[in-house]
Amino acid sequence: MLDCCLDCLYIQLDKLNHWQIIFWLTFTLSFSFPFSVILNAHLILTWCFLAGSLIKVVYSSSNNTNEADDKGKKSSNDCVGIPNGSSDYPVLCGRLHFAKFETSKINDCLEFISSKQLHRCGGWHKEASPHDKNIIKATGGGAYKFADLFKEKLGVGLDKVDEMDCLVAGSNFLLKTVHPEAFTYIDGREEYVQIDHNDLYPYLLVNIGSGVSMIKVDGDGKFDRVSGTSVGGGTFWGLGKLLTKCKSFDELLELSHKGNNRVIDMLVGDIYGGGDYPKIGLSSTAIASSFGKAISENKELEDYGREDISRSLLRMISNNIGQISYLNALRFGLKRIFFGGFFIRGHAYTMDTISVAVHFWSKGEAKAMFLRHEGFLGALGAFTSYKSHGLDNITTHYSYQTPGFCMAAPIPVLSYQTVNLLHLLKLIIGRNFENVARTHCLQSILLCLLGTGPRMLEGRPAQTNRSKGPGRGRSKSLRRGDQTKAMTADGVMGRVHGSRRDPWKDKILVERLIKPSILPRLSARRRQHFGFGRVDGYSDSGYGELRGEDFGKPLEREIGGGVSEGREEFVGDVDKEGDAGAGEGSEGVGVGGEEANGGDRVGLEEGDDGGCPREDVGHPAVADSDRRRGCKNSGTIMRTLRVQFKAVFGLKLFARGIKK
Ligand SMILES: Nc1ncnc2c1ncn2[C@@H]1O[C@H](COP(=O)(O)OP(=O)(O)OP(=O)(O)O)[C@@H](O)[C@H]1O
Ligand SMILES: CC(C)(CO)[C@@H](O)C(=O)NCCC(=O)O
Repeated sequence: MLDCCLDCLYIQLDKLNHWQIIFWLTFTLSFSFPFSVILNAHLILTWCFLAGSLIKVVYSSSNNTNEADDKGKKSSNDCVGIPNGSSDYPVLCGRLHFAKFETSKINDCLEFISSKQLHRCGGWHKEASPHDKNIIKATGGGAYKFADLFKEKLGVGLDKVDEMDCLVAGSNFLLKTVHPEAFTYIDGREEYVQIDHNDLYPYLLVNIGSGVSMIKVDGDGKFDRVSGTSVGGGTFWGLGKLLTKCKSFDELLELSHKGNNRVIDMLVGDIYGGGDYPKIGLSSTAIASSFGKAISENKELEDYGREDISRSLLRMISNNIGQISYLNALRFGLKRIFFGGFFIRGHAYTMDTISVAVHFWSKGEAKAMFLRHEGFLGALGAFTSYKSHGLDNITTHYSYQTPGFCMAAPIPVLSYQTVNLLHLLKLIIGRNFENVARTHCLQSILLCLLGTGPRMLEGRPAQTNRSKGPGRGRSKSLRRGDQTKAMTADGVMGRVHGSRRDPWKDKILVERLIKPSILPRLSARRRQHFGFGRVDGYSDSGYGELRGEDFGKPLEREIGGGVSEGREEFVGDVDKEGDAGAGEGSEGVGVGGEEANGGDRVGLEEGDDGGCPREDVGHPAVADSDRRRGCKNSGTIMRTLRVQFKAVFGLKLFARGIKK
């Protein structure tokens, strides 16, 4: 309930003056501990995805918070109360919550489920058998591995659902019911993709977990796992751990931001005396062999920077997956490739590398598309296995009949939001900002404030730079139009001038197989903020939430509010002035970005980073890849905040104690 209120306030934010905003923030601070709300919520269903590295838990709750006692201890029957066949399906009244745990912390997961009594709500349906009331739907290897443990600790059985079935069902569910769910990542920008339900199939689903599954999806329950590769997320994490001694996946990912892959990767130029190999279309900066430099250099592991190792590894694996995926799409003439799995983590460099690989090998005919709820496909898929309980039509209902729903503020983000709002409040009232800026997740303030950006950011000029969205930071990434970049050192694929590989073969393949079918389906530029929904479950805390508005909210409605062409427009460049368009006369907001209207599109140059932010080439510290873990550059955050405030509220922020 409370969250609903917050959402209402949130939507109205643009109408508030700054005192009202402070009040709102205070209000938020005082009351928004969503977890307690959730604890009180009317818990309905629980699904688990118990797999190799991570355990994903998805559960729903209604907003009827007063119906449950403090500890959420409602009986199974009470958990539902929604008649079968009604359009008021339970989830429609509530939210889906997402949580993830490292498999090694299975006990935390059990504790979590137990503390929320989620295991008591398995059989939500009134007529559910006692057996059903004592089960949790589970999929993945862990459904087998941990079955006894769940029985012993929670007294529930795990009702095993096939992993591939679940991945496909989860993906179909998201693509059909959550808008916006799929997006492309091009030139450092995300663009949502409008999914035409009548033209969804077939598509290739690439789930990058520990290993990678490639599934040709032809319809609901109709699919074929056409390929896979063992070189996946587990490889990155496992090998990276050995090579860098990183203690966590996030640390490894973080390291990659600062690395330079060409320190270790052998480039074409390294082989060809600094020159290109034009006959096969490879520039000198193309990667000839990932990690190849280590062969010839008289160096030990310790002599290489951990950052560089991480970077090369991430690039190698992402590029490889992108390439194999495309080849499989080509194999079956599939026009759409969706990428999911927790390896991606919405990470800019990863997405950029995959995108460029797909783009390069398809000669620009295909685009990689990513799913916002990337890591929860399996868990969500298990959800659909409840259809015998009357959820058969849930997608229909989700799709178009949920006007009252609001985009979820995911649990952790709200938690972060709370924390951040506190900082923001301090900021507004002029306390020391330095600590604020250092705060881990400060960046999510921007996400919070701009999550419903289109509604809040009215009347900003259409012309200006294109944004990467709040908190997405900027990155000078490969330009799609520049075929030449694929294979380039740190550009995934090289700067190739002229033809490359076997042009004849390519032509046949592309024209016969791909062209008729592969096409970017961006019917409109649907630049959207990821807002709350995006960050859920991806944040370090591993929790998230999805509410009804995510389901089937017409894009137009989201886009409305005066943001031209449905995308955020950004002005300025945080790098240049430090004011990021917040200067006099500027009304845009932003965290940077290259010039729109044709602007300076910096191509890949020698020594340039074709991909995402790299400090050694002078990219801003607010990197896309940092966006979910906050950002370390307090100055940039401050500048960004200033811009945001100026644009959104017409306020000028003055912060004391900033160290530049
Ligand atoms: N916090 C994290 N801890 C461990 N791995 C993480 C984390 N965040 C992201 N990852 C990446 O996600 C991968 C696991 O992804 P995901 O959870 O989707 O697959 P999985 O279900 O464990 O694997 P599989 O599908 O092969 O069974 C890891 O191998 C790692 O690369
Ligand atoms: C084995 C699974 C399906 C378990 O999730 C996954 O890790 C995977 O798809 N691995 C790749 C295996 C292969 O196709 O070579």
